Amino acid sequence: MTISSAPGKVYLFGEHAVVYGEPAVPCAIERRATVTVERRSDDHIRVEARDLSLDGFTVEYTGDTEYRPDVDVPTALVDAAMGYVDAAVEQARDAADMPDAGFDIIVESDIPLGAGLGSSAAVVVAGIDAATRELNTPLDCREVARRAYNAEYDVQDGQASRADTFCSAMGGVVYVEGDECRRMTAPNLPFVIGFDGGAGDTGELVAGVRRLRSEYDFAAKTVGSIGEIVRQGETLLQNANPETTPGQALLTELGQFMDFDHGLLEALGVSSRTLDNMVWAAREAGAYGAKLTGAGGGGCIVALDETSETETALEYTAECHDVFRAELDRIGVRVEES
Ligand SMILES: Nc1ncnc2c1ncn2[C@@H]1O[C@H](COP(=O)(O)OP(=O)(O)O)[C@@H](O)[C@H]1O
Ligand SMILES: C[C@@](O)(CCOP(=O)(O)O)CC(=O)O
Ligand SMILES: [Mg+2]
Repeated sequence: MTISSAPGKVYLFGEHAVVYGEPAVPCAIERRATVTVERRSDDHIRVEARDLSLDGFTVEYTGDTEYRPDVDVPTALVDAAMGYVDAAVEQARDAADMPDAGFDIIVESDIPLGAGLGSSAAVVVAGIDAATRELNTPLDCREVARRAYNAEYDVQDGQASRADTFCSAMGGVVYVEGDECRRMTAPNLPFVIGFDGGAGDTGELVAGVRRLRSEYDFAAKTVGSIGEIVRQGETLLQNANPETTPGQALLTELGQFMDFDHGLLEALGVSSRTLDNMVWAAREAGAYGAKLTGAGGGGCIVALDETSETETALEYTAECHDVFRAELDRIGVRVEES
């Protein structure tokens, strides 16, 4: 049996634009998906997704035949749910050149689903790591990241960047621009997350931006401006001392860039009333900056504040269902047990 875990992430800046080759800076956070994989003697895959709904559910299937949920859940939910785990299994089988390997799989996660914190990437990264180890073909982090990207790319019909999967596999703060992916040295930033309890549909939101961008020059320029914010934000981070607590001047400028980025994302149609209300609650509480994170449509915002003011304000914001601090996770994917 092998257990691996991988972190979720927030985008400091650059979501959506990164899909079109602009840069992005995602940061891994200390919220993890944990995947337990045990080799079976047959070619079946049994998946227990404990956090997928209120009580989770279990499915068992062989190869490409239909799913057979043990409990009565809508097939569409099972399909949507299993896409990522399935793709991770395929990548592991391919890496080990064992196309018929069967597994018992348990997925557990404290990353809310579809909320912009990269739960899909964390599940895929941890799944590939655990399954390849179980097949005695351990991969290095970069190879796990590459294969996890392939998996997300397949499930999301070609609408995926390398940002989420690379960040989850490597941990820390990363810079992604097209195929260029690297870790950055960066100080620990005081992230506060507000969660509206909802989710957005990543595929639909990405498709909406794609349409706007191809139809209107000003939308294409908006995507380019997001890239410009990211380039300048990266320079700020590179010049900061990673060993010390970030100073007010750095936080003020980063916050200003986050606010600008949120405005452009809003213009591209991927924010929502609840996300905007949480962003404004954070700003009015004195956060350096606040923006949505991930695909948008609903889910989470990320704010910068080292005091407790933003957390308190969000606790009293009607649209906010949960608020928590997120520490930077510098580790990335790791084996918990093997
Ligand atoms: N705990 C989990 N168990 C099984 N599948 C999960 C789990 N968490 C996430 N997933 C998969 O990831 C999908 C959500 O990914 P996505 O829409 O990209 O949002 P995000 O990555 O922002 O959380 C879920 O529909 C499911 O397929
Ligand atoms: C919108 C996008 O830039 C980020 C999606 O992040 P999440 O799955 O919502 O956490 C898409 C991508 O980069 O693949
Ligand atoms: Mg995702």
